[in-house]
Amino acid sequence: MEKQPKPPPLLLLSSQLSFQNRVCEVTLNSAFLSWKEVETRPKRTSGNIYGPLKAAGSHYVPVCEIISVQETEEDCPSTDTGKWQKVPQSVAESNQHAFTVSYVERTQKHRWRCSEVTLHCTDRTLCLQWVQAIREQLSLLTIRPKHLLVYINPYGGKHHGKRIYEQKVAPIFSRASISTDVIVTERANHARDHLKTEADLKKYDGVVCVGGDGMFSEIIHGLISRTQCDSGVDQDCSDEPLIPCSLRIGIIPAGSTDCICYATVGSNDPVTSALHIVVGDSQPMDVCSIHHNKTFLRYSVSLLGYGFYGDVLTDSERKRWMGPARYDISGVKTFLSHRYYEGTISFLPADENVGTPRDKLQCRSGCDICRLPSADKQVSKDEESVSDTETKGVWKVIRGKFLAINAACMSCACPRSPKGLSPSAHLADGTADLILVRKCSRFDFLRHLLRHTNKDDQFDHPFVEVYRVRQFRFTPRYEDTDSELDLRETEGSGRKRFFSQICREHPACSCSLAHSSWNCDGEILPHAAIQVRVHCQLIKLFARGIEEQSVFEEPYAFSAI
Ligand SMILES: CCCCCCCCCCCCC/C=C/[C@@H](O)[C@H](COP(=O)(O)O)NC(=O)CCCCCCCCCCCCCCC
Ligand SMILES: Nc1ncnc2c1ncn2[C@@H]1O[C@H](COP(=O)(O)OP(=O)(O)O)[C@@H](O)[C@H]1O
Ligand SMILES: [Ca+2]
Repeated sequence: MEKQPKPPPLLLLSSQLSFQNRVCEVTLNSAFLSWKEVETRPKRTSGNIYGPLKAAGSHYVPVCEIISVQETEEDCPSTDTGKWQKVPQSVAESNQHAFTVSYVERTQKHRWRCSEVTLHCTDRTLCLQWVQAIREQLSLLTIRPKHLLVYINPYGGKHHGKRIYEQKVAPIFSRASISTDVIVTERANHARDHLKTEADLKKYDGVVCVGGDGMFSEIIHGLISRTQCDSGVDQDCSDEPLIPCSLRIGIIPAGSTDCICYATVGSNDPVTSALHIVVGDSQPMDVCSIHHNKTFLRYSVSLLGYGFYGDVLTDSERKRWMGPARYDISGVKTFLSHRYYEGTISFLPADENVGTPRDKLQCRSGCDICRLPSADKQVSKDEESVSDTETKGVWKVIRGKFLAINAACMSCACPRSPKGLSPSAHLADGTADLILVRKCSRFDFLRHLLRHTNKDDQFDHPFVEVYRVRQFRFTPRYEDTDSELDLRETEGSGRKRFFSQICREHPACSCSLAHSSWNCDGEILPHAAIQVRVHCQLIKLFARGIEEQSVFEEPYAFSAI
């Protein structure tokens, strides 16, 4: 369908108001609120007392980035005490009638701030007319949430979740007239279980998660399971398309890695996240489902990692008390142990039109690749096409010894690695990037790891392969047909058991243990043999993807006009 050209914005109100004791021409149309200084007095310049009349800078705020408008209570001297006090607008001096508009301002590194402008009017009627006109425009923004369900993990990251929410986020929600029901979790899986069975979801326009990637994982498990349950979809059936969740999820970062927030917003700043929620942003996201035989295990949206990241996580769980630093300590320890694992990976490559993990086309706000109608997107609309699309692709099989097998549904950018595990992975294209790091020397592995922190290409090593996939399977070499859990308990044959024991006692030795574990968004999976499938755009976040640099470097593209 051809796009119709947008009609020009409709002029709604225009007056001369004062801003910081200067007269401004203030205009509201259906797209922007703008104010521009009107030079009333001639400027004194050396040599010529009547300098040229100059219009100072104009400011434009898109209506969709206005947070709120309020009639302002001016500070006036109190008649009896001589002290300054707040007085209601009705008793203030006639030239003290004012209203304050709060709006989004972009600062460095994709961060947003709440900025304010107070505009003074000559009379109250005009002031109220302005407040009403702006409020009317805001009420047309129906994508904005009005009532939210908030879950806070008080023990995530540095245990600051509750404080972050109360001090930085709640005031923004209340300014934007968003009401909330807040639940501070009392145990792991509290939020998941509440969402799955108890929460009255019809009451809300979205769910907010205050915590890290693990807490977000709880929220999506609750929401996805609830949605499937309500629609009669069996999660154990790995071929069945899943039903997308209708409620959007907001993440207030208060965890250890916060990569889901960082990769969808561009920063791990709670105020920025709160403002993306207020303006009602929407970012669809892919979700991987993970099965072991015919049993559903978990969903993953960020890192699904076997070998290195699995071992880092297993070790770090014992060091939770250290907070986020646990990952660095366990990272060094795991790096030194230099363990590799044998197994077989088979995968279904993605269609070529979604690009490749090495094409340097990063997923950004409004990403063209994520908007393509992919094969997987059609699957969710038309169940019959499932077998069609899946038999069309040819599965590829790779056997070997691996230091790490990582699947990233999105870039996994985070403060430790600002470009992420797979810098060109897309948030919502229905694919994951599968990264295989084969057995190599410690030095080479270190070079590979270091490239996650600089501009060099971490895939440009002979021992690293990367594929864009829609599905994959992994089978560890020593797979027991009945249950590999039993195998783990008994550690297989006597010889293997003997060597495994030695390796555990001498972790610096570079050799193969039977199994590692899968790190699934920071949770350990109970099985090594898994089947994974990417579900395109199964969930939606209150985010818009990372904005292009030019948009956030200048406060707003029009502000310098
Ligand atoms: C030499 C420095 C190398 C730095 C390499 C950094 C690569 C980092 C990629 C991180 C991808 C993160 C993907 C996200 C996973 C999260 O879902 C998940 C859960 O998050 P949550 O706790 O907030 O709930 N987080 C994680 O699993 C944490 C993974 C963190 C891994 C850190 C690894 C550090 C490695 C340091 C090796 C140092 C070798 C030094 C040798 C002298
Ligand atoms: N009240 C609670 N007590 C203990 N654990 C909790 C609680 N609420 C959530 N959790 C669990 O804490 C784990 C880590 O949470 P997360 O917020 O991701 O922090 P971090 O990023 O530090 O790992 C998650 O697995 C989550 O299920
Ligand atoms: Ca993806």
